[in-house]
Amino acid sequence: MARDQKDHYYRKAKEEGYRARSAYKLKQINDKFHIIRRGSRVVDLGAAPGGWLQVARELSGGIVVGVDLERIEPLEGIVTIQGDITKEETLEQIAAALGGQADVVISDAAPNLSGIWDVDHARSIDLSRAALRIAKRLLRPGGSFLVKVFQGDMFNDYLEEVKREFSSVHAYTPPASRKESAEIYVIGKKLLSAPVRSGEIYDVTVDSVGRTGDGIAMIQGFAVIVKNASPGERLRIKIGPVKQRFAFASILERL
Ligand SMILES: C[S@@+](CC[C@H](N)C(=O)[O-])C[C@H]1O[C@@H](n2cnc3c(N)ncnc32)[C@H](O)[C@@H]1O
Repeated sequence: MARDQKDHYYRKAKEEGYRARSAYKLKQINDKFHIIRRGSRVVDLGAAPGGWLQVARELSGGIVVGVDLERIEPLEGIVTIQGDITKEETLEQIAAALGGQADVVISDAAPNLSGIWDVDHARSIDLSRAALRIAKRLLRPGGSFLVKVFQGDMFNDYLEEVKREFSSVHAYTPPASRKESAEIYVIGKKLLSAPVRSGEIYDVTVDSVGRTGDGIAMIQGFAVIVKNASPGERLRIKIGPVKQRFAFASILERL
C-alpha cells in the first residue's frame, strides 16, 4: 500500500466505516455550502466504491442513486447503476431510478490517470461536462450541483459553462483533498430556469419601470431589468447576471 494512503483521512475512514477517504471531502463541502439537506433526492456520478453515497444518505435520509462504470457493492437504501455517465442510456436509467427530478447532482468522477497532465485534464473536463449535462436534465429548477475537475487550461471555460446555468457558483478545495492533487470542486447553487442566459443579446421594448426607477422588459414572461431605460423605448440589450426570478441587462443600442 502506498505510504500516502495511510494519511489522517484514510485512517479516519477505516475507523468510521466509510468506503473511501473522499467521504470527508463531501462532508467538508456540504458543511460549507449546504447543498444536501434532509430529504434531498441525490444523484451521485462516479460513485464507486461508495464513500460519497454513504455521506449523501446520512445527510439526506432520502432517495440516493449512485452510478459508476464499476459495480458498486450494495448499500442499504441506495439504488446503484453500473453505467457510463457520458452515455444517453445511462441518463435514462438514472431518470427511471429517480422517478422524478433530483434536488442535487454530485460528481466525483475521475478518469484513470495517464500521468500526462494535458490528457488527464481533458478527460476530466469531458466527465465534468457529462455531469453538467445530466444535472441540467435531471435537476429541478433551484437544484444544486457539485463536480470535481482537474485543473488546467480548460478550467475557466468550464467554470463559465456552469455559471451560465446556476445563480451562484464557487470553486473550492476542501481540506481533505491531498495537497499534491490537481483537483478542485465546483459548486453550483440554484439551477436557473430563466429563458435567458448571461451574454445573450436581445431586441426588446421596455414595458414598465421597476421600484428602483430602472426599465423592465419582459422576455418570454421573464423580467429583465435595464438600467437607464424608459417605458416604450426599443433597445438592443445584453443580458448580464441572471437570477432565479429576474435578470439584469445593459443597453447596447437604442433602436
Ligand atoms: C475518485 S472515484 C469516486 C470516489 C467516490 N466519490 C467515493 O467516495 O467512493 C472516481 C470514480 O469515477 C468513475 N468513473 C470514471 N469515468 C466514469 C464514467 N465515464 N462513467 C461512470 N463512472 C466513471 C471511476 O470508475 C471511479 O470509480
